Amino acid sequence: QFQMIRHEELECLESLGQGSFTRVFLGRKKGLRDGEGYVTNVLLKVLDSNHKNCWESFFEAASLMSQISHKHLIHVYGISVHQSNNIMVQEFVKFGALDLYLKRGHSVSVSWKLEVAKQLACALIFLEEKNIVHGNICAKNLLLAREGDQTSGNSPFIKLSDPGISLVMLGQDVLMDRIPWVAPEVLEDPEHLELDVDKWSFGTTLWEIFSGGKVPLQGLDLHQKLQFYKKGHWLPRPDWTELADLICQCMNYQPELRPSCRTIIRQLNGLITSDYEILHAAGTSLN
Ligand SMILES: Nc1cnc(-c2cc(N)nc3[nH]ccc23)cn1
Repeated sequence: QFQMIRHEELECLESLGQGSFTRVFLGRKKGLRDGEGYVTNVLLKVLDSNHKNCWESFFEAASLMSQISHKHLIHVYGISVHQSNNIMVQEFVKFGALDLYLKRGHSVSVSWKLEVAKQLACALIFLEEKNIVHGNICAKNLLLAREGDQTSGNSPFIKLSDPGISLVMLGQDVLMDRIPWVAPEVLEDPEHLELDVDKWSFGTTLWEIFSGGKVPLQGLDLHQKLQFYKKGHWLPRPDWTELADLICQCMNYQPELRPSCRTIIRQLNGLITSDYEILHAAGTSLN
């Protein structure tokens, strides 16, 4: 269910960061296309050697992404197993993770943010139609393939990364650390993941996109994060009421009350046309 890649075809370059039980590197993949040798930039996702017991889940994520293809989902070339290394080979997305991009203080417009949100919602509709739970929707897993800019006016383009090690395999501590991205019901029963868990995370990701890459609940320890859910708290509301309402609807503690993906897209389209966009745009050009 996925391509096996020989390690001779791969070259590992600098480290780019880490995920849950994985590290990511920039790499090169050699290949042949109609007799022509060529080299592609790739992202190498390496499973930590002390989490080898997760290799099935690691490759399950690779297999999942290999079997579905959508313009807003990351392309997985395949996997490479060599000596003690389990490596997932993914397309390299030029501008990297959205959370870091926003943290770096790129000033992006409201319509830029809404476009990114809409593209993520499209990816979720696609997964929902295939009854696939992603389980790890967050700004860190949104990769920016095209910056889009104010001058040429072309819009940004994002790709949703693979879910990584399944929530089921992660310890309770890792799950708690993923508050407020992980849906509350997952902490009760990580075995039964429903599509609704992705809607909750969509709400958190929407909050990230409109909060300039701020980390929600930063500085809270695991106990305090758990209390946040126990007390049914919500994230600080953005000052745009319609947006805040959409985030709260997605982050409904009752999974069945969260909006369908289609409703989410409709509400996002409503936000795009709402007068706030004009007012806010005026605001940004004034300050
Ligand atoms: N599938 C992926 C995933 N991450 C990247 C990436 C690109 C970049 N310029 N800086 C980075 N820093 C960390 C990750 C990353 C690329 N492709």
